[in-house]
Order: sequence, then structure tokens, then C-alpha cells
Amino acid sequence: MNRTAMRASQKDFENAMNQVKLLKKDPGNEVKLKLYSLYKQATEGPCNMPKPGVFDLINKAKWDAWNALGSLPKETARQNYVDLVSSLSSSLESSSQVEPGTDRKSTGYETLMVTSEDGITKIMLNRPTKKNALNVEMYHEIMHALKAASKDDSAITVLTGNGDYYSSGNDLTNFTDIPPGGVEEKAKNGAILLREFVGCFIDFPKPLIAVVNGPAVGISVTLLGLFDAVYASDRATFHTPFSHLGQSPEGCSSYTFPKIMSPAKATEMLVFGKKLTAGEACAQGLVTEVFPDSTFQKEVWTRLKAFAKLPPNAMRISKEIIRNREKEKLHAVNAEECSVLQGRWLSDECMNAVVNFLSRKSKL
Ligand SMILES: CCCCC/C=C/C(=O)SCCNC(=O)CCNC(=O)[C@H](O)C(C)(C)COP(=O)(O)OP(=O)(O)OC[C@H]1O[C@@H](n2cnc3c(N)ncnc32)[C@H](O)[C@@H]1OP(=O)(O)O
Repeated sequence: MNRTAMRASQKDFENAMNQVKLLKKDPGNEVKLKLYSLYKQATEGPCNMPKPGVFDLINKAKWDAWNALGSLPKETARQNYVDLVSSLSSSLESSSQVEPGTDRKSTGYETLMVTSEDGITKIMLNRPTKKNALNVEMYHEIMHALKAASKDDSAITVLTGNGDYYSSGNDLTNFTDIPPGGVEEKAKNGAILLREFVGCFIDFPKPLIAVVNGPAVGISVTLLGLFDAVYASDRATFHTPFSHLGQSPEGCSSYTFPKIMSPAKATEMLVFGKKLTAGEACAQGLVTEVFPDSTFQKEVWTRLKAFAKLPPNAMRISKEIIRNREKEKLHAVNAEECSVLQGRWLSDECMNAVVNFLSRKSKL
């Protein structure tokens, strides 16, 4: 576009502001920050507000974005805002990287798709545009779906992801919504939620199988130690960057991983954040079997359908005898991990890592 020839009028600017409200899809935080900064620059000029504190994550990200525009003239900011909205209006209406129908709230869940057929309850994480990051709503919905699956007439339960990721782990924006009691209350509530969430996996009574369709990060990896079988596409990777995030292991992995793969291999993953390929995770016992991505879904679901035809009570009882003597220990480990994490969430190391991700200064 020839910017010298184009000059957005005040009317164009107002139209663009109205168009933003009508966008059918959320354009994402990065674009929203860009829109915010251009709007402020166009209406108020360069940023001369005091910089918000490090714990005020959202306002700090906004301030950073606005301040980064420096002395950009108001008219240019107005033009850039109009151009950005116009590009969004066309791209967000046409783009669809997700299977058709996957946005439907077919099961009453906002963040999951839950189906039950052929003796299998399938719980599919369904935030593909966010790489299936687990927000607070998703934690609650998974607990609800697991409780329902434990009582339904299916023989086995499967957890999988929609889109290219299995899950990118905890949604880091969970850290931004600070309650009136401040960051201490936030950390306390997080620990309570995490303990209850992991507890549902420890207590799940039927065979629980992970179908790991793509990369897995953080809590979506650690929980795998509590599954009864883990089938992975050869596209999947397994990554627990807790130290990078100033955090510590959860999902009982501080106990299950050293047992599954040896203390040293567990340390490489949980302390040094080494990312494993599916083949490596299989060699270390975290993954049961790896399939080529091209035949992954077909081969795995054929196998699962055969498993689901086995007598369900026999499977439950066999799971119980394999897992029950560990349950008490696992609950104690879960409680300890949550209490340690509660402290970690209040650390500068953790706060800085989250701020860096949200302001897009870092990625894994
Ligand atoms: C209360 C219980 C707490 C339990 C404790 C749990 C701990 C953990 O799980 S620690 C692990 C936390 N996860 C991460 O640190 C991953 C952060 N994400 C990334 O590094 C990257 O997004 C990626 C490597 C997973 C994917 O990179 P890329 O392929 O380049 O895709 P984008 O970064 O553009 O992602 C698309 C879209 O999704 C958003 N997103 C992805 N992961 C997360 C996440 N974990 N939290 C929040 N948002 C996430 C990303 O921000 C993009 O959003 P838009 O910019 O709005 O499009």
C-alpha cells in the first residue's frame, strides 16, 4: 500500500473501531496489543504514562506496546490502525486451520469435545488456536468430563488434542487475572485447583489412555505418568521447561518420572527441560508405542476399539490391582508438589518468565 497516497480520515478510523467489535474470531493477544497501542497513539500521541509495576502484567504489556511506538505521528498511527483492521477483517473471515465443526459446542463444554461411542469416551482438548493450552475453564471441564466418564457405560477413556498440538500445557494467561487478595491469593487458588485436578487422574477408575497427536508441554506431559497407556504420533515431542519458567514439577512427575525412566533421565527432563522426541520418550518408558503420523489416527483407534470390547469389569479390577497400592503415595506427592509450586508462582523467576512470554520476548 502506498502510505503517502493514503490518508485515513477520522471517519475511516471510527469505522475501523466498529469493525474490530464485529470480528468473528479473537485475533489473539499480540494483535490486540498492536491495535491498542495504535489506537492510543492515534488518539493521545506518544506514551507518557508511568510504567506499571512488574506484577501488573496486563497493563505492563499494554504500556510496553504503546511505548514501543515512540514518536510515531498520530496520523500514521491512525492509518496503520485502519490498515491492520482491514487486513484482519479479511483474514479472520476466511482462515480456518481447524477441522470443520470443531468450534461447535456439541457437548455443552466450551473447551472440550467429549464423545462416547464404541465403548470409548473420548475427551478432546479443543482450543487448537491456543495449542490446547489449559485455561482455568479447561481444568474444570476436564475434571467434570473425567468424573462423568468414570460413571458412564464406556469401557475405556481417551484424552487427546484437536489440531496440531496435544497441549502446550498451562495457559500462561492464567497468571494475569489477579483476584482482590493479590498474587498470594492467586497462587493459593492455583494450588487448590491443581491438587484437585491431578487428584482426578490419580483416582480415575477405568483404563485411561493418552492419544498424543502432536507436541506436548508442561502439565500435559507430567500427567502421562498417571495414564495406563500412551500412544504417540512420531510428530509428538515431550517438553517440561519448568526451570525455564521458574517453576517446579507437578502431576506427580517428581515421583513417577524417576520410577519410569531413572532419576537421571527424569532430571534431564524435569530440571534441565530437555525436550524428547516421541521415539526417545518411548525408549524411556513414558510412551507405550509410537506410530507414523500418516497412519496414527487409523492405527490407534483400531486398536482402542478392540480394547474397548474387552470385559469392562475385568479391566477396572486389573487397573485397580496395578495402581491401588500407589494411590496414597501419589496423593501425598501431589499435595507436596502443589505446595512447592504455590511458592514458586510468587517468585521473581516465575513472574519474569510469564511476563516475557506474554510480552512475546520469549518462547520455548
Ligand atoms: C493452575 C495449574 C497450573 C499447572 C502448572 C502447569 C505448568 C505447565 O504446564 S508449564 C508449561 C507452560 N507452557 C508453556 O510455557 C508454553 C508456552 N507456549 C509457547 O512457548 C509456544 O506458544 C509454543 C512453543 C507452544 C507454540 O509456538 P508456536 O507454534 O510458534 O505458536 P504460537 O506461540 O504462536 O501459539 C499460538 C497461540 O497460542 C497461544 N499459546 C500457546 N501456548 C500457550 C500457553 N501455554 N499459554 C498461553 N497461550 C499460549 C499463543 O500465545 C498464541 O496465541 P495468539 O498470540 O493469541 O495467537
